[in-house]
Amino acid sequence: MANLSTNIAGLHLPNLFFNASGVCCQHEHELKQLLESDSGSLITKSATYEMREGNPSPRYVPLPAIQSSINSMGLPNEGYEYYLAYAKKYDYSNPKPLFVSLSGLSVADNKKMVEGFVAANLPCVLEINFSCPNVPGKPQLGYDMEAMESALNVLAPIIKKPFGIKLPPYFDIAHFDTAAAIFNKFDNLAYLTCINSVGNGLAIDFETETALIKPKDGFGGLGGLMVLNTALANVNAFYRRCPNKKIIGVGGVTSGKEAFLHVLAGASAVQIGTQLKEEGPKLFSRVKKELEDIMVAKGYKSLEDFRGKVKTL
Ligand SMILES: O=C1NC(=O)NC(C(=O)O)N1
Repeated sequence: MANLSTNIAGLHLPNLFFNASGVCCQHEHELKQLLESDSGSLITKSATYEMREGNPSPRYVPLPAIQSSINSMGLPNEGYEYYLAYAKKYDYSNPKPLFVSLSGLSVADNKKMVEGFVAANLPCVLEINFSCPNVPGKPQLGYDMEAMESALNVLAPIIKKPFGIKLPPYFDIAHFDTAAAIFNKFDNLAYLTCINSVGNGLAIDFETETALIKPKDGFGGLGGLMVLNTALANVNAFYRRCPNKKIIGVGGVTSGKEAFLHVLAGASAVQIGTQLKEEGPKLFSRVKKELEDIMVAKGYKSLEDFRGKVKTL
């Protein structure tokens, strides 16, 4: 039998799969669906200090022909106090650890939200989102190395406990090097979640000659199978450069096969976004079985047997 369990930020996950922040996690009833699913954990929708409606619709459109999607949600969420209240009443005897995503519109907002969670002293794990590409006029912090380091200098000492950050995709070896050097300065930065959507793509309908989503002239984050190979590269780049941190892989996972590749690249856990949005939480039972079958066929008993062991030529 294959063992799919894993550990992130000092917490045990019964299996490595959970939702990508943003999908099936804005409201309590959605989080309940995740709790009742075969996921190994769950993460809340990225919270801002105040509640947000987000961008005008259409703001999420699947691209079924390539098992992908484009979105410009614009951080719609219930406001951080909603998720703090949820985290306060969460049953931590549940085998699924709770992750909470925070995406402040400023370092000051992130600081206030982090202070709120630290004051509550809860067992949930904080994931700071440095990479939302869809708030008009707000550049992704993850693409400003100095600002990212400065934000970590403020937040890491306040959080004290192990925490994670959600990163945008990088596309240049020098950027992997610079970013990893920054992350390695923060001992309690326990894990990196790679990748957020590939920012500011443009999907156009051939017949109507019109952009598919309304916000930002149709520019939105790309997700799903089309970003798999960029996601694998980011997982492996930081796996190689940050030996004392775990990597959560996200991007392009539609089946056990892509999950296997993420672990081979170095992922300790795997989040699923687009495919979860399209298939619903029953997806977790399917991908778990698919990965178990792959591991049995290849003779692997646990994720440690092949994590990070991608071969090179
Ligand atoms: O970090 C995010 N990434 C996305 O692709 N979309 C959402 C959003 O727009 O809220 N946020």
